[in-house]
Amino acid sequence: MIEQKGILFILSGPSGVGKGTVRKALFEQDTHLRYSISMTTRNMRPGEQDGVDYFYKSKEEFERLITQNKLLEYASYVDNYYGTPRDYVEETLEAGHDVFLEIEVQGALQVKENFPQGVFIFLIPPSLEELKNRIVGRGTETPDLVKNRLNAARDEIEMMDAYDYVVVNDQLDHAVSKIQSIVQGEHCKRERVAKEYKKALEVN
Ligand SMILES: Nc1ncnc2c1ncn2[C@@H]1O[C@H](COP(=O)(O)OP(=O)(O)OP(=O)(O)O)[C@@H](O)[C@H]1O
Ligand SMILES: Nc1nc2c(ncn2[C@@H]2O[C@H](COP(=O)(O)O)[C@@H](O)[C@H]2O)c(=O)[nH]1
Repeated sequence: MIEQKGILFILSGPSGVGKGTVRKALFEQDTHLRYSISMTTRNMRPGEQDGVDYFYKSKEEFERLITQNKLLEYASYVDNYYGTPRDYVEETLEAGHDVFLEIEVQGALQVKENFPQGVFIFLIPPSLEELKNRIVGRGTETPDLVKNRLNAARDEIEMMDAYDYVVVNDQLDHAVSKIQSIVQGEHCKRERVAKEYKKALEVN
């Protein structure tokens, strides 16, 4: 288990449920969280920026990062690689900042092995029909890719028991305030506060 000074928050949920939308709204309210920008081999969507939405890599570059142990976790999801840069997360936590990951389920399970003290949040849609409406409505995937993502969604939703919290993304502002409450609540957990408090008492 890796000791951490900041808190690691992990948000997962099926493609199209609204993870990115919720995370962006959360970050507008909560400026102390640090977002870990992932790496991916998928093509950039219109409007996305390298270094903002993702670090876009070729398959060869990504596989080199895997062999160099530069990724905290990675997964192959619907024919592309996605992964979390290890150095950014470990250094940011070590500096005492909270880090927020937005990743799919296979990757979250890998993170749990090394960071069992992380806070794992699963976002679910109000219904599978609404999930389909959201992915189709976003207009970023071909019909075949929509189908593949919806197939993956069924397996992903079955994994929600591995998470500490489950939040329904029905109305956006409700989902955001629930996640905001989880973040704030984690800061008040006895073991975290006591650890910091005892450290301060030792110094004084
Ligand atoms: N609460 C909500 N109500 C209605 N629509 C929503 C809600 N949250 C998100 N959406 C819409 O659903 C679509 C998918 O959202 P978003 O891209 O944030 O999903 P995601 O989970 O990050 O997807 P992916 O995993 O594929 O990146 C977007 O068009 C977004 O505007
Ligand atoms: N295991 C990881 N999954 C990640 C990471 N970054 C994003 N994701 C997830 O991939 C799917 C597809 O994303 P999209 O941008 O192509 O729609 C989605 O569930 C993301 O949350 C990562 O670093 N590791």
